[in-house]
Amino acid sequence: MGKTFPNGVTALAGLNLEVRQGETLTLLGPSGCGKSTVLRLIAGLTEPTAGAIAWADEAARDNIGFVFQDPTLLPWASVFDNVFLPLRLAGGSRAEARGLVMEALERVDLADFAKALPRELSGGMKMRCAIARAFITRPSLVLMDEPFAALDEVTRCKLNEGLVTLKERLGATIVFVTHSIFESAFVSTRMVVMSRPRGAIVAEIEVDPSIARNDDYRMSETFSTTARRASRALHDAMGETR
Ligand SMILES: Nc1ncnc2c1ncn2[C@@H]1O[C@H](COP(=O)(O)OP(=O)(O)OP(=O)(O)O)[C@@H](O)[C@H]1O
Repeated sequence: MGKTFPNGVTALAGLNLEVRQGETLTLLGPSGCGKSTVLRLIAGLTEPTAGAIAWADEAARDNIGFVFQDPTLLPWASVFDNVFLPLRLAGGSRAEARGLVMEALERVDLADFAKALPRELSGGMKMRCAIARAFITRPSLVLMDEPFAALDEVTRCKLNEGLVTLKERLGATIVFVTHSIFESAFVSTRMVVMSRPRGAIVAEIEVDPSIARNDDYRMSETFSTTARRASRALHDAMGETR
């Protein structure tokens, strides 16, 4: 698959990437290597100019969850109403959706803040609200573009753990773009390292999905070996020598 923009920039050429059902796939790579373009293509926000995307399950493309670096909450609407929004857009009534929304808020530990406005929340809480909203329609695929990049390290680690738990409970496939090797090594079941220009895949690192993602894992040899392999691949992708 390839993508050349009208201004002549080729972001991706000859990319062959299979997303496997149920995995957490992270895309790592230097700025401008085409990671966000891959997400936009999967989302159908832009079309490939070469090749195509084949869907094993056509229904999956109509129910995709999104999380971006900016939580993009409606500032005048409560936490409840922000999470309710996708159901409302699908024609659901507030009364019918109440149970589902509250359950989603409980999963991200925001049930006590259902009536709060976004401005009353911390950055991490806003992101948890955005995550609850992304999962509310029970999508089989969730696309996340550097969702935790603007958060402090401690909050980011907590949200990484929360995401893994949520994913285990709800079973969605996740494609996650990040610049953080540690975040990638923690949340992923597969890491793909891309290079510039044109998004060539330079490394693919599998992480055993059965490993519990907790503090023990963060301290483990497996985690540091995984992070080191990704770091080396990333340096190669950036054309650096070490
Ligand atoms: N709409 C567009 N029109 C023209 N060029 C674009 C457009 N969107 C992206 N590009 C170019 O395509 C290439 C890949 O961009 P993309 O945003 O996918 O990279 P990225 O890996 O996500 O970068 P970052 O990590 O900085 O977010 C870049 O050279 C970028 O300038």
